[in-house]
Amino acid sequence: MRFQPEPSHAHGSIAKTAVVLVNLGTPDAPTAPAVRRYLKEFLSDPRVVEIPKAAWWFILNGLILPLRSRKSAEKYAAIWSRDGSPLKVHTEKQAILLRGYLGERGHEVQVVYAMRYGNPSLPQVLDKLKADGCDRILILPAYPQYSGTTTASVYDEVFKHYARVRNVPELRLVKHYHDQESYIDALKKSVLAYWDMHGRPDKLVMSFHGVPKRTLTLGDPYHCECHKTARLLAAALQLSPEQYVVTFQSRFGKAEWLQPYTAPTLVKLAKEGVARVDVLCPGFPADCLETLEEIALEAKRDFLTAGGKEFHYIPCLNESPSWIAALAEIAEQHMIGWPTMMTPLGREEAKKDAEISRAHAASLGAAN
Ligand SMILES: C=CC1=C(C)c2cc3[nH]c(cc4nc(cc5[nH]c(cc1n2)c(C)c5CCC(=O)O)C(CCC(=O)O)=C4C)c(C)c3C=C
Ligand SMILES: [Fe+2]
Ligand SMILES: [Fe+2]
Repeated sequence: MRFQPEPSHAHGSIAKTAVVLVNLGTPDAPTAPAVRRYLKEFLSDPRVVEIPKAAWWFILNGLILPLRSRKSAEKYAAIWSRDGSPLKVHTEKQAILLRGYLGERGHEVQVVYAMRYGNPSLPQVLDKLKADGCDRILILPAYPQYSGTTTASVYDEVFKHYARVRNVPELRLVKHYHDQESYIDALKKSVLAYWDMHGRPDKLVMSFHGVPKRTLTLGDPYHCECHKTARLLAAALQLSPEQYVVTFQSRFGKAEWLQPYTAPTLVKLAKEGVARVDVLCPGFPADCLETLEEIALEAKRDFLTAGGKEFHYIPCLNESPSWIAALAEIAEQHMIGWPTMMTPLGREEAKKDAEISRAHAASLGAAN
């Protein structure tokens, strides 16, 4: 059958609204087979690797997966928490807290999370929302800066899913929020709170995930959006251009990616006599392999080995209250016109729910 079977239409049923927080995804376990499954799905996405399909199939299956899965699994093992992958733990907590926060503001909405690769998958989550009677869906990618490699890939998966559905819900998609005041403010608060506790660095390094340089030449706005986030944050922190630098991390393969690269920049700073650097990753709303391993462990080692004296990693926004408030603001702006407001009685219940949400998020334990 071309289209999935529909539940029989219930006359007079009230349509529900859902917000789906979508993050990249992560392996189910820090083992070579689980990492291989995850990498295969991730790196087979033509949005992520733009190499002709047949040639890439041989490189991926013959070289990358056999070589990278075990190495990557070791890295995941170094950052894995009692409750699982940090990326998943933080994303789940963010969704729980966002639901409580929106409820306190009077919105009757479901908030769930999904992963673009791995579990819980977008198709699974969208099917469940349909079964629950959600007929208005807001897709909120956990990528503040738009990139064809990430945000557009989430859109692809959503469209692919609904291409098999007869009764498609009303759909809205968030594109980006790299310059949203509340997001910049959440970053600013997290940096200032860190500096209040640990003092200030000689240089603040703002490290974003890299993408191939070619995507910039071909019109992807990602590079410009990262620089805009950095410029707005620097202004909010009253930093002069000499006090911070924007870098790009996680280069993959041999082609040129966006420059300057994070690790070589840190080595250069150490050699120039910069004693203390603080590294912040503003493009990652949740701590993950790329921040906890690549930056907080590997980049730290590189900086100290090159003669640097003090390296500080400033954690991602994770569950910080101002970040949850920013997410709620972004969701509210995109739900305008949808009838989500509760009755006064519903509001009282929502306040109790928000308390339960906070207790639930706390009970999920430390992410790392
Ligand atoms: C191969 C090309 C890749 C592109 C392009 C890319 C873009 C990109 N990625 C993120 C966010 C994350 N990436 C993460 C891990 C990760 N990324 C790549 C490759 C590309 N990313 C790989 C192969 C991996 C897996 C780890 C490894 O083997 O090195 C993660 C962390 C996931 C986790 O489980 O913790 C995030 C988050 C962005 C934002 C982005 C483009 C803007
Ligand atoms: Fe990545
Ligand atoms: Fe640019």
